[in-house]
Amino acid sequence: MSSKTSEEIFQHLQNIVDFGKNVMKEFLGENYVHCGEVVQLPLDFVKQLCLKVQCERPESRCDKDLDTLSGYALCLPNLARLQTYHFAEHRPILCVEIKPKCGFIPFSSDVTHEMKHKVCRYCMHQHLKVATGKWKQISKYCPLDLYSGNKQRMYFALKSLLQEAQNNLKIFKNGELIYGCKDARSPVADWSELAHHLKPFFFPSNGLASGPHCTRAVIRELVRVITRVLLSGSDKGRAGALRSGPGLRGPPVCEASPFSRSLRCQGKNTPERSGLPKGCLLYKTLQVQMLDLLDIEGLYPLYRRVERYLEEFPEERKTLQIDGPYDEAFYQRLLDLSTEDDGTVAFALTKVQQYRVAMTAKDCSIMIALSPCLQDASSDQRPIVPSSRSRFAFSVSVLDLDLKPYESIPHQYKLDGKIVNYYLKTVHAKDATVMPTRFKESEDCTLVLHKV
Ligand SMILES: O=P(O)(O)O[C@@H]1[C@@H](OP(=O)(O)O)[C@H](OP(=O)(O)O)[C@H](O)[C@H](OP(=O)(O)O)[C@H]1OP(=O)(O)O
Ligand SMILES: Nc1ncnc2c1ncn2[C@@H]1O[C@H](COP(=O)(O)OP(=O)(O)OP(=O)(O)O)[C@@H](O)[C@H]1O
Repeated sequence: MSSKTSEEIFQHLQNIVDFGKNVMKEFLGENYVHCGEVVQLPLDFVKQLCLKVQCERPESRCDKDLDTLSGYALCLPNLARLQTYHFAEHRPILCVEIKPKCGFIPFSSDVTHEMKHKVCRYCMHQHLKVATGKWKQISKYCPLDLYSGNKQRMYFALKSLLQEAQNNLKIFKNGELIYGCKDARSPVADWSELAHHLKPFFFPSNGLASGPHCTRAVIRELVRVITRVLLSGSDKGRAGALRSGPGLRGPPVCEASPFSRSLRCQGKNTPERSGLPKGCLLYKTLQVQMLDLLDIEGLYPLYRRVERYLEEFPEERKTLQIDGPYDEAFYQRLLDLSTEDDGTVAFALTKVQQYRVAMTAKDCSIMIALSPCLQDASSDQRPIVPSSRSRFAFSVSVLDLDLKPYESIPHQYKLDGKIVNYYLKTVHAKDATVMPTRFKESEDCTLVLHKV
């Protein structure tokens, strides 16, 4: 950033806003996307702010410097608050932030490792992350369970996130982080402390005793409410424009998910294909993720084609809209879902831009803000989600929607190879040689599925 001029930084920030407005709002819907605006700030203020927040930033992020020189910044609403009110809300507020990651298994015929058609990227990547020390232990969370639309699978996914939050789950109370780790060294999940925070929200007026029974009841309520909110929504958006394309392809389950492993060893059939309601944010996010039609293995040669063209005609970078503007024309080209390569730079460019958008949707977060409302209060037509002892006004927003850079594609390609090779070499090889198949199939069979 520091090598850029103020004007370039302004343009970069404006591009982020335009991408939100012209692309993500179109795909995900008006109510979920808050693009913010570029603002100018006094340099003195920025410097002081930078000093103040430095100690709060996770160590792993501190290699990125805050820009204190340009005087430009992106101003976003506080998404840990309800977005349905245009004035400050004084009621207590809970916010659950989920980074769901990629919810489908690649269906592209360009995939060379069979394993990529069976085990999702998140589950494979877990092993590399633990091996490199990013996290201490493998999570039972599998994005395909969350995106399944099946309440039991979603319940399992959310509970797994609560057990091993990593960077996929955070909970805020009145804007303050009360659950979720900052880095690998953060303390282990403490459900009883979490339940203590949540009890007044879910059991406001009764004297539910404390202890493990209370903790379980509170966590169950939280998981139910989040599942309901995730399945709600009739917000329009043009993700429907993508429906005729990738659709629901690829296997509906990931073989590494403890949930599906458990079903398999109980002799149960593979669960049905996505039952996500079409209006909900998860469904729309998944559709955008599926703009990654070719997988990085199919995409990389197309990226190389664009690169070769740019080496020959560097001045064309602007015309190709590699770094913006992300306008209506840019959006329209994303709707071309053909996968038949006619050998042109135009085809390669469309697939590259679609891939960048898909990657953005694979890395965004969902913020769910919940504020208790009185039992008899009218809803003011705001969305309300009931729990067994209370009701919540809620809003759902998406966070981190800046388009992934064109330059990150070679990194994606290398990382993909690393993830798969590590998984094949260690986990899968170990599974195959150490345990006879019958034995392997019966591991983890103790998973108990509760009614939700
Ligand atoms: O590649 P992934 O799947 O590890 O995703 C990266 C994230 O790691 P995660 O797997 O969520 O722990 C990673 O998350 P952390 O910073 O590690 O919390 C970033 O979001 C990264 O995006 P960027 O390069 O900072 O724009 C993400 O990189 P992109 O691949 O989205 O560019
Ligand atoms: N508009 C917002 N409202 C509420 N919380 C936010 C908002 N933006 C970011 N956050 C919180 O800050 C965290 C980090 O945000 P984000 O990933 O966008 O930062 P970043 O710019 O990538 O950070 P860094 O520069 O350290 O890499 C989010 O996970 C979320 O908890």
